[in-house]
Formats: sequence, structure tokens, C-alpha cells
Amino acid sequence: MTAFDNGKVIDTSMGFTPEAGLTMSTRAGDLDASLFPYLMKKLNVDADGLNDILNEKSGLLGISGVSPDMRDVLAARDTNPRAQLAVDMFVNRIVRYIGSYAAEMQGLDTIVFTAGVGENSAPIRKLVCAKLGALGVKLDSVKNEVVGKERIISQPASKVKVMVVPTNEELMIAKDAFQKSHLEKRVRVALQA
Ligand SMILES: Nc1ncnc2c1ncn2[C@@H]1O[C@H](COP(=O)(O)OP(=O)(O)O)[C@@H](O)[C@H]1O
Ligand SMILES: CC(=O)OP(=O)(O)O
Ligand SMILES: [Mg+2]
Repeated sequence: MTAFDNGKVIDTSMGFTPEAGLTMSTRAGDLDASLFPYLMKKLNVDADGLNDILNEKSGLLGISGVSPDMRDVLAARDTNPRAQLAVDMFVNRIVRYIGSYAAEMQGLDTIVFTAGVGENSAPIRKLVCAKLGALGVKLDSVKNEVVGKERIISQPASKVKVMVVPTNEELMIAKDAFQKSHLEKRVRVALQA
């Protein structure tokens, strides 16, 4: 999750690696650092083994035991308490980050849902927004049914605007890498020549 103030990034839930912050498909998200030596001893794994568990086998997959895909976890939750727990933990972590960023920025204008789950999962957006009433969030449940299209999904009376904005991470990464590699300049010079 990223906090923006006047178009400038002021905080992000990721850290040294994407393992920090939110619960992901196979990543645990924030953990008590004392868990690392405890797990290494308990599971008899070395640093690489632990890294593999925390990045590849945790998160939605590890908690639910069902799948790393939110669609499968949501479908399983009625009959599988671990799938329900995975959804609850996923939502709880998002709500906690939104709350802390709202405090850090002394207010909140807009919440943007994006990427795989944010763009596509109306049930997750509904569960998150249902916990944000105290911040002045009022979701429009009909508008929330949108999938993968840019749209405002809050009610007009909502103090905080809620939006879905599709992203294209791969294109953004390619553009940034292109710019930073000075290739862009070289291509321009070549075109002028
Ligand atoms: N309709 C949907 N409902 C819920 N989750 C979805 C839906 N479509 C995609 N996803 C989730 O989005 C994930 C992929 O999102 P993405 O942002 O590309 O994730 P990653 O960064 O892990 O590659 C899928 O694994 C799936 O869990
Ligand atoms: C942070 C992130 O989206 O990582 P990945 O695409 O590897 O899951
Ligand atoms: Mg990703």
C-alpha cells in the first residue's frame, strides 16, 4: 500500500523487500522479528528455507491451505474456517494500514483500489470499506460491482472518495527502466542523427 500526499509518495507498506506490509498471495506480510529464529529452530530450516516459507508458502496460501488466489479463498470460506481466517487477516491488515496512513497524513481524501485484488474483487473492497465507516467512508454497493475499469465507487455523501483505478505495473516498470537507463536519450540522439 502506498500513501500519497499532493501526488508525492510519503509512505509505503513494503520495506527492504515486498515481504513487509500487507498480507499477499504467498507472502506473510509484517511479522514479529523474534519469530524468525523461533521458526528456524522449530522447523529446522536455514535462512534460505525460512525466506522461501515467508515469501512463497505464506499469506493467503499458508493461512487458508487452499490457494494463493483470492478467488479460490473467497469461494472456500463458507465451508473452510482457515479460508475465512485468511480473508479476515488480509482485510484487517489493509484496514490497519489505511488507518495509520490517515493518521500520518492528518486526514484522508481518497482511497484507490488497484492491481489484482483491488481492481477485480468487489467482495474484498466491500469488506475493507465496511471497516472504515469511522473515517467517513460510504461505499456505493452497486457502483462497487465494477471490474477492472476506472470508477468512483463511493456514495456522493462519502467524506472519503473511493475509487477503482486499473494499473499496468509492467508498462510502468518498463517506462521507468527505459528512462533511468539513459536509453531514452540515446534513442532520441539516434533518431536525430
Ligand atoms: N476477480 C478477482 N477476484 C479476486 N481476486 C482476484 C480476481 N482477479 C484476480 N485476483 C487476484 O489477483 C491476483 C494477481 O494480482 P497481482 O496484483 O497481479 O498480484 P501479484 O502482484 O501477486 O502478481 C491473483 O492471484 C488473484 O488472487
Ligand atoms: C509486490 C508485488 O506485487 O510482488 P509480486 O508481483 O512478486 O507478488
Ligand atoms: Mg505484483
